[in-house]
Amino acid sequence: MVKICCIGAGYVGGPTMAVIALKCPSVEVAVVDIWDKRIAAWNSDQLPIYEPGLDDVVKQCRGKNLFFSTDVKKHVKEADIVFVSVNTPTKTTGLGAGKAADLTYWESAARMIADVSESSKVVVEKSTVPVKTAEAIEKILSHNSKGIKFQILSNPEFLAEGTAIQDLFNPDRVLIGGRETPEGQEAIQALKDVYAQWVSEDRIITTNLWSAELSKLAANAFLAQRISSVNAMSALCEATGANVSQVSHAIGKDTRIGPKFLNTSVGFGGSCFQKDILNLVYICECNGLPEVAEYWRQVVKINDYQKSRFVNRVVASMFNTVSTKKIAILGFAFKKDTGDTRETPAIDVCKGLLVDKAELSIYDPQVTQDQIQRDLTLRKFDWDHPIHLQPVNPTSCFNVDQVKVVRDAYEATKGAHGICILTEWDEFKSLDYNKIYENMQKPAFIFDGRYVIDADKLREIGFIVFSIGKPLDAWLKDMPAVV
Ligand SMILES: NC(=O)C1=CN([C@@H]2O[C@H](COP(=O)(O)OP(=O)(O)OC[C@H]3O[C@@H](n4cnc5c(N)ncnc54)[C@H](O)[C@@H]3O)[C@@H](O)[C@H]2O)C=CC1
Ligand SMILES: O=C(O)[C@H]1O[C@H](OP(=O)(O)OP(=O)(O)OC[C@H]2O[C@@H](n3ccc(=O)[nH]c3=O)[C@H](O)[C@@H]2O)[C@H](O)[C@@H](O)[C@@H]1O
Repeated sequence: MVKICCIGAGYVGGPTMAVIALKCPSVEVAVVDIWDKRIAAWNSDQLPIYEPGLDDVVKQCRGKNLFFSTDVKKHVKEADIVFVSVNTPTKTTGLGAGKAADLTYWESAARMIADVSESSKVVVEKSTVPVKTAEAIEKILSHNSKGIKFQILSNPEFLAEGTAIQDLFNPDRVLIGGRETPEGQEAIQALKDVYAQWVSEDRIITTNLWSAELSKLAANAFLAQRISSVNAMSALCEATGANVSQVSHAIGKDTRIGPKFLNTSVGFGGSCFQKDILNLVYICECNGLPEVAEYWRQVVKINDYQKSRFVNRVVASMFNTVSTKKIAILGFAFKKDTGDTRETPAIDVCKGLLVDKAELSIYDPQVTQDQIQRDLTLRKFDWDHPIHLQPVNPTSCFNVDQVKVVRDAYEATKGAHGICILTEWDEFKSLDYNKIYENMQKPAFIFDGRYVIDADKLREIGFIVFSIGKPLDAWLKDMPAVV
């Protein structure tokens, strides 16, 4: 029986391994982590991450050929294939701070593999890493004194949160990069055999190591670039009276452009787009390519611009101040169908409003009060360190009394001057906006950062509506977009 061990039981390690276990009953899969509470949650009825369909997959295999454990060394030692799916956040200090990937967790995992292994293994980079990381990992692994041979593969993950199970069941492609030696090709074949249990051959792409590593960074950069492009257009639409949805629809009909990833928003979030682009920028700079670095940096700059543009709209519309005004924040996760808040645009929008002394009443169906409070006090880039490794930041940009986390949208909006919709949860589409309007201060404002509401209907009710990239209300027309 082939034994697989995955180091890192997070958003990628957990779902990916659960699906491998489900699709390959003859493979034994152990997912290991140093974070004991997370492993305990994987072994309970309350899984540590919210992902549609995940419970079902885990229930079918856990205890049969899928195991979650904190005994990292034992499972690594026994495995034939070791996936490494630890976090690779942006460095917060030292060389490359604010851009380069922090490979501390990866390096410590590699050293541990070298220390405990007693037999040859295939080591798979599942985490997103800078191009050429495999070279460094090879050096660490080959410095064991036991003569054990390791083959490194790059097998980046392309799942998106909220649709992870669907993406894993039916991936657009599986990418495997390896050394172009007979041993490297043998390792590629061993991993191919695993995926081939449910993914058709034509969707399994094999490349050299560096192409696979770079393709992952490139894919995220291209996806994020589309969002920044459409968000840049949204600003121009507001200035000219064009409607960004109509523009997206019109350009997306061109088969060379395609319709996906053209939804304008308050900004992209998530643990990876910004991190991976900044990492790409750093790699370009290190390779003496400042123009290329600047090109990609602009994608992040537009994203920051979109978030601050949104905050400025809110403040400018509400008579240039939100001081002591109650603002309801509907949605805090970085997208619907996940409880993940890493790099969610809600953090920057909330911080912007708090600096202007707003009083926030926040509701998200999947994010806990603890998580929201922690996110609003964290320093930038510390968000991607697992909670048990997060540094504590004693200074905060707001007073705790300014933020309340509540249990539903009606409570959040009661007595509020304005509403900001920051995540596109389906339930926000079917709220009773007549009731909400009655219970708000007047004039009642709504700022839709996600195209959740029917703006015309809400205007009929009496709301002053701002919907990103859409023709502006008469009220908003003369307000400056950026204060
Ligand atoms: N979140 C996502 O949707 C996607 C993430 N990725 C990439 O996958 C990697 C992992 O991402 P996530 O799963 O979101 O991270 P995560 O933070 O949810 O999980 C990483 C886990 O690794 C554990 N860990 C760290 N060092 C360890 C060690 N030495 N031994 C054992 N466990 C250790 C941490 O405790 C944590 O539970 C990152 O490189 C990310 O860029 C790639 C595609 C999608
Ligand atoms: O490397 C990763 O971590 C993953 O990053 C993204 O997945 P994810 O961040 O989970 O979710 P997306 O659906 O890509 O959304 C990212 C952000 O962009 C925003 N978005 C997305 C699409 C769009 O048209 N407009 C838009 O603003 C979303 O609301 C969200 O805030 C990629 O889609 C995955 O392929 C990749 O594996």
